Amino acid sequence: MTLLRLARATGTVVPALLRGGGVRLASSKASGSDAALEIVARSKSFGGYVTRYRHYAETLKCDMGFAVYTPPVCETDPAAKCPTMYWLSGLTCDDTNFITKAGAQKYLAENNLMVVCPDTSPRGCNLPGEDDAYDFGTGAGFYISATTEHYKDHYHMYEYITQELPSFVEQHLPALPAARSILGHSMGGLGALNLYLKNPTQYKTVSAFSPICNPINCAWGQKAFRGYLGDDEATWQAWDPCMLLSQTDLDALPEILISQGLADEFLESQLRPSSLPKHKNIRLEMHEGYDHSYYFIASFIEQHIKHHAAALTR
Ligand SMILES: N[C@@H](CCC(=O)N[C@@H](CSC=O)C(=O)NCC(=O)O)C(=O)O
Repeated sequence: MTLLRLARATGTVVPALLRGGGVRLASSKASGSDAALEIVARSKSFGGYVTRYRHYAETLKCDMGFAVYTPPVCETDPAAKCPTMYWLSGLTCDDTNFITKAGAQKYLAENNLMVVCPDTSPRGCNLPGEDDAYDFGTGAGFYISATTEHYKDHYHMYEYITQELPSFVEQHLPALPAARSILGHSMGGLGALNLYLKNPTQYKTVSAFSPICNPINCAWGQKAFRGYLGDDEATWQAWDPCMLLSQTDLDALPEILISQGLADEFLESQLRPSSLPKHKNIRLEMHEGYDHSYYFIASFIEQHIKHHAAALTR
């Protein structure tokens, strides 16, 4: 039994223990944003806590894990609430890749920022074809809202990330409600750009590492969109950052930071940053020698966190 469940079951809630990981135990109701929040694992890091949580996601109709870093201020000041970055990972990832590989905790601690790292797809739904490939189904939710027969009941990562998860986080964890930003890698970079461009008032800023920039014109995107949205390619355009940017007043955009490695094995075949519009507010930085891995992300995460901190604490 987890600490939180144990505390609830026995009625022995110890505020100092619950503060570790930033949990604000609000309720034991069983539905919506009041649903149970289970602590799976927790470790101290740079004075704050990395915590893995598990909850039931109404929008996805399954249990989901997510990882959070809460900075030291959440330990020293029980009333503290922090701005929150939402990190979206790429194909084959779950909620653990960023928090274990990116080396972000030091910079999050220095900037008093939380990060929330959701999983990349619904899990364990046993849908046809869901586990057949690394680039579709489990681990490959593409942060969209599926409409096809097999996937429409569960694959709603768009609603989960933009609505259910932040409501849940802001109810249970020390997250400042009107201070969210979003970033991600590869499929998650695509998700971050799409979610920001579709909800520009919900996020203070956006950035991406090696995003899939033009999914309607690459194999990863076409496969996912056909499976989740169907054969009508016109419906795919609503989930393509290049198409969304073509309908956006670029002069009114805050600066979007995009980092891309020049030795990335997927650069031309899948990512295609050259398809992005050229504009001063789309800051595309190409880095010699870096590949598609988390070694690249770890090398530039400080810059991205400073980009987010500037917008979130303005
Ligand atoms: N065939 C490869 C592809 C998987 C891969 O490279 N995944 C990337 C994201 S790719 C775009 O969304 C990733 O982040 N992997 C996890 C990691 O920790 O590096 C394969 O299956 O390896």
